[in-house]
Amino acid sequence: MFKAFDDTPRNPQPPLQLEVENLGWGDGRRSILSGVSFNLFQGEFVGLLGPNGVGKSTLLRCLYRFLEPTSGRVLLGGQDTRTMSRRQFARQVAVVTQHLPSGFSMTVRQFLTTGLLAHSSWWQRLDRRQERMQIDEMLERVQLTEMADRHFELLSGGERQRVLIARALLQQPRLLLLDEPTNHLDIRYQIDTLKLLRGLGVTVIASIHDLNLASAYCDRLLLLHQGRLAAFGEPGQVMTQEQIARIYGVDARIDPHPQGTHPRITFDYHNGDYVFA
Ligand SMILES: Nc1ncnc2c1ncn2[C@@H]1O[C@H](COP(=O)(O)OP(=O)(O)OP(=O)(O)O)[C@@H](O)[C@H]1O
Repeated sequence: MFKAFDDTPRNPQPPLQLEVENLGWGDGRRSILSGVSFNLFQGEFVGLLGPNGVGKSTLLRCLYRFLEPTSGRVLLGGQDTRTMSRRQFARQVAVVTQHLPSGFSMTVRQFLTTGLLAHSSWWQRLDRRQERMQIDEMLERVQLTEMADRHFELLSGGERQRVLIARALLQQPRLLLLDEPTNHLDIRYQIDTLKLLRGLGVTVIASIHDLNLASAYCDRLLLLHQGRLAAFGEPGQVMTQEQIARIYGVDARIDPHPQGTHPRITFDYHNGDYVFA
């Protein structure tokens, strides 16, 4: 058929990966989350922000099916996640929670091997040499090569956190959910972790408390307030003086970071309770 003009999109957007529709959760007595809706594209790195107790972990738990939402639904690649089998879901979604597992008498390498099982099983494992190569590559990416033969439970909190992220990445998920992945990490590893998460090409949602780091590394930010989505957009749209004052109750000045266009937030320590002698 003759076409009068070329209607193929000039800048095709990546496909939608995650659709969250009117999500809510409550414990039967009170509502913790309500009416949360947003869509994410494939490969976006999204920061989940909000004050303590606002519902960030609860939202992530609903997304990784630890909690059953009391309303709404979650679509991954167009499919309602409730209709997926456990295995189908585990092949697509990897999670790093705040709780560091203990009691593993495994070396880091053995622990990472379990991350490869999402796409195989003990009786159907990859070629051992290939498996070793994948793990070596990942250890290098998270700068833990020298820890490969150390026992997981003897690592520091920060080292364990990096191993957990490495294990989640070895699962090769479509969606990676992380609850405060920069907790326990010093500033260098916080930066390295966020850089790593940004460059994965996987859709990532990570709850982060540091507003400056989130603004510097995330493509978009989800800001929760009182169990609802207060703002969703690029860091410059979400991190405004009014929003920070309203949601965190802290005065801040905002200007473009000298190394880029993302916002730099400078907190006003001399106001209200934040007075130093
Ligand atoms: N299983 C549960 N049953 C009842 N209440 C819960 C449950 N899990 C969390 N809550 C409550 O829901 C609210 C939100 O908790 P959540 O852990 O999601 O907050 P958060 O934003 O992740 O906080 P933080 O930044 O402190 O980690 C809190 O008041 C918490 O006490």
